[in-house]
Amino acid sequence: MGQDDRQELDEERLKLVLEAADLDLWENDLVSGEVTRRAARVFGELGYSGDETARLIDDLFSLVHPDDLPVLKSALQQHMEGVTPHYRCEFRLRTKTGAWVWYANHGKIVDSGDGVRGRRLIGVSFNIDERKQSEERVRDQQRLLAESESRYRELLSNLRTGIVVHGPDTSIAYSNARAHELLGLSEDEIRGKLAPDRTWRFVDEQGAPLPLAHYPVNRVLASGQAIESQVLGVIQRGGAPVWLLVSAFPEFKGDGALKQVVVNFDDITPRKHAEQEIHQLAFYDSLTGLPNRRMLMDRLHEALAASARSQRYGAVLFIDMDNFKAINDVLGHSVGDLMLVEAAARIGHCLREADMVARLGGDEFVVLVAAVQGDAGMAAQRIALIAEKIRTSLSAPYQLLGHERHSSPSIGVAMFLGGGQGNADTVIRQADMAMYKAKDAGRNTFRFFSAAMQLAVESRAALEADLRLAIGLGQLQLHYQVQVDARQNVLGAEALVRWRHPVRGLVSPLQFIPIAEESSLILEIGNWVLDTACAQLARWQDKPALRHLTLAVNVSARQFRQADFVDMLRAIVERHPCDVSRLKLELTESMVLSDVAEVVHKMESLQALGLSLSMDDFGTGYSSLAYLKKLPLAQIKIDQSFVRDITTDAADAVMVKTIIDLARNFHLEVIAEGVETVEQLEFLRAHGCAMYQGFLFGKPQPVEAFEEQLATRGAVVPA
Ligand SMILES: Nc1nc2c(ncn2[C@@H]2O[C@H](COP(=O)(O)O[C@H]3[C@@H](O)[C@H](n4cnc5c(=O)[nH]c(N)nc54)O[C@@H]3COP(=O)(O)O)[C@@H](O)[C@H]2O)c(=O)[nH]1
Repeated sequence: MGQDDRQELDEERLKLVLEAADLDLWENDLVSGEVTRRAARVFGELGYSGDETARLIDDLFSLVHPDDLPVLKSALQQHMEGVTPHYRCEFRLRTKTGAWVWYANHGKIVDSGDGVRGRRLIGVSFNIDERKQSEERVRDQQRLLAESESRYRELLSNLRTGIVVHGPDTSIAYSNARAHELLGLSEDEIRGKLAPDRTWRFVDEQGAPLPLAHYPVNRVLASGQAIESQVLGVIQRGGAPVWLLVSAFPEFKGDGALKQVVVNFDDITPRKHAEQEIHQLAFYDSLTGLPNRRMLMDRLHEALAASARSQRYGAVLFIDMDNFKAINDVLGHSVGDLMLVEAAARIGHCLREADMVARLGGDEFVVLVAAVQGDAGMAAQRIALIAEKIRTSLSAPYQLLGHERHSSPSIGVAMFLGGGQGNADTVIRQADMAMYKAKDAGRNTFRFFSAAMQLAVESRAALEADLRLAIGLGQLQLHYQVQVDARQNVLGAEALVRWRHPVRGLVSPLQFIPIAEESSLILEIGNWVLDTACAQLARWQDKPALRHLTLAVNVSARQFRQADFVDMLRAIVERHPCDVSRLKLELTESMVLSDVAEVVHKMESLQALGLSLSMDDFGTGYSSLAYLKKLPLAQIKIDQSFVRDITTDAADAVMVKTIIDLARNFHLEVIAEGVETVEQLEFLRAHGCAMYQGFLFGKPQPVEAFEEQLATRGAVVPA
């Protein structure tokens, strides 16, 4: 085989190899710059004809994508300069239709056959478009993945929910920004930590440390189940708990093994605080912070049940501060409040942790002593010691706003052993009654409840039940007691209610008015009295001999405090057209000592109806001249307790004279009640009191008897 034949064979072999490998061979003469072998296949793939290839071959760079051209030139240059052993480059070429197709060139400078070193650049081109496109697709997917991950992370870090992801060993693999905020720790302090090593601690809803086994992640690990809505508090660096509502769920791998536990939690601190506030308001007294009646009753029910089980005695101590009303009225409510706060603290210091003290309102406290050891006698002795301790403590002087104040308690004690339904109320009632016994015994002491007291309570309850029916059954009636002037001319009467009970007989208002005042019955009774009195005035209006009579009517504090009292009275006087100026309402001092401005406004509204106002029982309350000046009164009534001993007790005499002078100076009428003797009358007349009421002139009597008395009466003593 000749040289040419061998060359042809070599060429044929090379072609086969190139075709099999999808390669296109090219060759450039670097000296002449001539393309000595074209990559004809590449041009064919790009869609150029042979002629077009011939034209383009001298300007190959014009086919290269402008972005790839610098890369290509640099690769060439580096190889030419011997920096790289091979020339390798990837670039895009423009097809005839203007599209771009990726190619790779691998080449090398070789010596020419004629011995000129570095004369030729030989290389292959091959289509890498498919690879490039798949790389592009991968890159796109990676970019999309990265974008979605960053969006996801951003979402997690902006979430208002804290998220912590634990590995199966409880180590923390991920936590978002909100989790760091709520746990009060940085990411570094959290990441990788196992449950027992953590610097933060959880507490349960009651604020007690949460056992490790109850941590959400541990509960999920133990059960393999999700947990929902666990409320717990996290203590941030020893501060107040941040309250969290926590849910946690496990995630499993394809083979069923646990992959991770995701714990998420929301801050419910504001809700928890609101709940605590509601709880505080519902179960605690706002002034002293002590438990209130509701909480006391809950605890008392529990104590009764516990006592039934253990057969141990317990006790309720009902404490009422003596003369507290006077302190409040005279020194003001702020001083009264300070005293109550101080009293609450003192009682607390006298008790064991297991006992409790509650404030029922006003100056009433109740102590619950549970599970006292010993038999009845011994338990009573122990409870007596507690009562005495409290009494001594509350009787010590109080330093209030820089002044020393004094008070003392009256304490009623009711013991219990076990208890059925409704017993809590009974025990409290018994202690309350015993407290009244302590008051009756001179105050600043304590008394135990006894069976006799129980009887009294029951009969009082029966009386109240009967009283409820009294109006409907027409058992109430008004009696009239005459009021006269210095010449014993009849000026009018005071209307006084009577209860004629079919079995009990005539029940004194001294007996039933206080009961009515404690319940709301006084409102119904008071309205009935006013209505009946005005009806009577209207009837006297029609009788010339009686139309001048005035009629005084007692108004109780509760009645007067009704918001619609004035409207109600207006309706009554409209229902019974009468000369309203003949109607006189008797108020008491206690009614006018608080909220003076409001009281004055109400009194003026009543006056505007045309009636007049009298201050009953004057001198027995905490009268203040300042108040007296402000009140729109027409009259003051000297209490019968001063009149009784007016001729024998110098102090009472001075008191009565002072009241008469006071009335004169304030241009008020003054009437003395309880005048029973001529001596009393003489004294009053001599000192300028010109109006009287008392048995000396007539007892309260039914209207018929009263009218008859008026028709027949003469002066009791010469005028
Ligand atoms: N809210 C209302 N209270 C009322 C009403 N009716 C009566 N009452 C109050 O009940 C208390 C007892 O009243 P009563 O038993 O009727 O006693 C009155 C008189 O009978 C009594 N009095 C009058 N003169 C004398 C006397 O010379 N000696 C003497 N021992 N007692 C006498 O005084 C009572 C009148 O008191 P007062 O009202 O303060 O003028 C009593 O507090 C009544 O107020 C009612 O309808 N509503």
